[in-house]
Amino acid sequence: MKSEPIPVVLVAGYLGSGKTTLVNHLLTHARDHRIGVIVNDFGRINVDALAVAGQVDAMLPMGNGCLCCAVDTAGLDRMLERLAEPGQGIDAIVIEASGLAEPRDLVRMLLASENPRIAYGGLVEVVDAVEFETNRLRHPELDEHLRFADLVVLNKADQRDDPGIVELIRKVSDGRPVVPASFGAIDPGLLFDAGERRPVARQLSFDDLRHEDGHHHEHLHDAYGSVEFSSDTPLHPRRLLAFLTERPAGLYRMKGPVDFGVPGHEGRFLLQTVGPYLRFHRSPWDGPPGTRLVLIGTGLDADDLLRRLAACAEPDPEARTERAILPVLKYCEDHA
Ligand SMILES: Nc1nc2c(ncn2[C@@H]2O[C@H](COP(=O)(O)OP(=O)(O)OP(=O)(O)O)[C@@H](O)[C@H]2O)c(=O)[nH]1
Repeated sequence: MKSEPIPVVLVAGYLGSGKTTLVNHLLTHARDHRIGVIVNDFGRINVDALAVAGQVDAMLPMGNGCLCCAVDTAGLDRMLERLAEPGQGIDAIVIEASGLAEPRDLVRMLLASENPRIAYGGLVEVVDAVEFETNRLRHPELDEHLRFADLVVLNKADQRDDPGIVELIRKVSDGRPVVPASFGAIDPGLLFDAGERRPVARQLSFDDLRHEDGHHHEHLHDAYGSVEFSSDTPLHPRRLLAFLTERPAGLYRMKGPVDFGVPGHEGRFLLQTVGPYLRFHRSPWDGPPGTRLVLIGTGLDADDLLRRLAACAEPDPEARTERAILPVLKYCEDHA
């Protein structure tokens, strides 16, 4: 039986910054630790939960809306309680927040927990090095998120090697430690090992954590909507690519498995778009094939998007050919 409370580490960061990638890295590299994960997806389809499910000792999905807006925290408390049961033998719990969550509210929820088996273990903010300035301009409140962090992971360093941005983030975050990383590959010891290297969660003051008096505290996700698209009929690769190339400016994030059903390419194509970024990650299906997409953005015309995606699933003999899928393969250069 463990006597030390189990640390609960929050992993937050704007849409597509690399939170799931980082959590997966932690799961595959923290071999001496049993980690329990709670994944909070914004959309109803739990794409992130699926992405970590294969790696983890215990995983609980929380779909459909940001956890930070839960009026009562009973759901979260129950999940923490389940993961912290001594029989589970869990050493650390990681909560992957949705890309639109308010870290302050999540920290407040954890600090309010009366479960003696857990303790707030700190906030890791994942930052997309490529999109940092653009996202900051669009959402100035992201600066404030960084100030709550115990550790800032400057992710996608493989795409941008610029010491200036480390300095900028240090400044914006009031001097929080910044660790550059590619594909979330940080040393798990930064979060889980006892001792000097672990950034002990800062003591946040009551002022830090209280809601602003007198007016509604604007949440990032107030402006955002999500649309879900499912199809059990394979999609036409070229039509989907045309849709993706012309996607509306407000559609910042798309993710989920796509089934093209092309002979020789029957595997799963996990679509990822983040701003202008577009990639497919290929892997075998771990269940029946089918397209399940979540679209997240501002000012989305759900009917129009769903109509255009449904048109990609309309039968067409040309769809199942090598020629049709070739343009998609150009976006499949997965990292090793
Ligand atoms: N080049 C590059 N791509 C990365 C890196 N980290 C993540 N990605 C890619 O960025 C995309 C989004 O990564 P995720 O880990 O799903 O991002 P997320 O923050 O969990 O996304 P949301 O939960 O939707 O907010 C995926 O295609 C990743 O493979 C990185 O360091 N470098």
